[in-house]
Amino acid sequence: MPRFAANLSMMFTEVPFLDRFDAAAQAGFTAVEFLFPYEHPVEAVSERLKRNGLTQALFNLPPGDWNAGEKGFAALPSRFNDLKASLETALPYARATGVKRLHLMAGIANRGERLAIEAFYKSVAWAAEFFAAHGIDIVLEPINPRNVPGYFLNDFGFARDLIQELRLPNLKLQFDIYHCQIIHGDVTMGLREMMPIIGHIQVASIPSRNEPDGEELNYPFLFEELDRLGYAGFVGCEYNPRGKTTDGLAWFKPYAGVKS
Ligand SMILES: O=C(O)[C@@H](O)C(=O)CO
Ligand SMILES: [Mg+2]
Repeated sequence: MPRFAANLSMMFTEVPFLDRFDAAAQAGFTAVEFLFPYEHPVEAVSERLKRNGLTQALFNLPPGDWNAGEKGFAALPSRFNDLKASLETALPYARATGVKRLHLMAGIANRGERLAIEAFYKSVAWAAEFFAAHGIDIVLEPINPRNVPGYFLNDFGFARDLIQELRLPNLKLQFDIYHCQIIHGDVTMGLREMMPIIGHIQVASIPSRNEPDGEELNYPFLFEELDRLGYAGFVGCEYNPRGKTTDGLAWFKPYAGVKS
């Protein structure tokens, strides 16, 4: 049975960020993920996790100025020093939360440009080697161009090839089923093919990005498929609830309380 992680950047937004840990635990989640913890003191984040007996499944490395439209800078040749600094910023949060995987964002850049590709390979290798020493995986997530126009990493095949080429044991794929369906379709075959390199999975309905309970994909089938494929990682619930978060958890009832 999949182990679900509540995404606290999108779920439980009825309450302030730190209170979402309590809300997720009360709803039966045993793990959480979120985009960025950096506005909050590291001690406060780890205290909420511990108080609620939650596992931190994932968070993202600093993306640069998110409100100004930055989405990371791993593929931006001129931002390598920022990339290196961002790893140091994330490290105390990683240590305090015990997280085992961090998402490195590529940034807005043209995948047709050689310099952007070279910068991405260099940044990915640097980040993976930096965190290998701490027993932490780096995960790369292809993102669909409708949600983030111009995002460098917008193709699952490109991400797979890079991961296989670099052959770094702690470099994995973040397979967001919502993005895969929008970019390529054929989600089940994608999961079967890429399972050996998948380090994290996320879900939402398509096209609304609401609860994973209908619309374009048959999630009960996909959740059983993850079991058939022996997936032992987390499934992040990265969706915008249609209404109150707890009102939309009928799909989650069979999985509530599954231990991390
Ligand atoms: O799918 C997404 O949007 C997220 O997983 C993310 O990390 C970047 O926004
Ligand atoms: Mg995602």
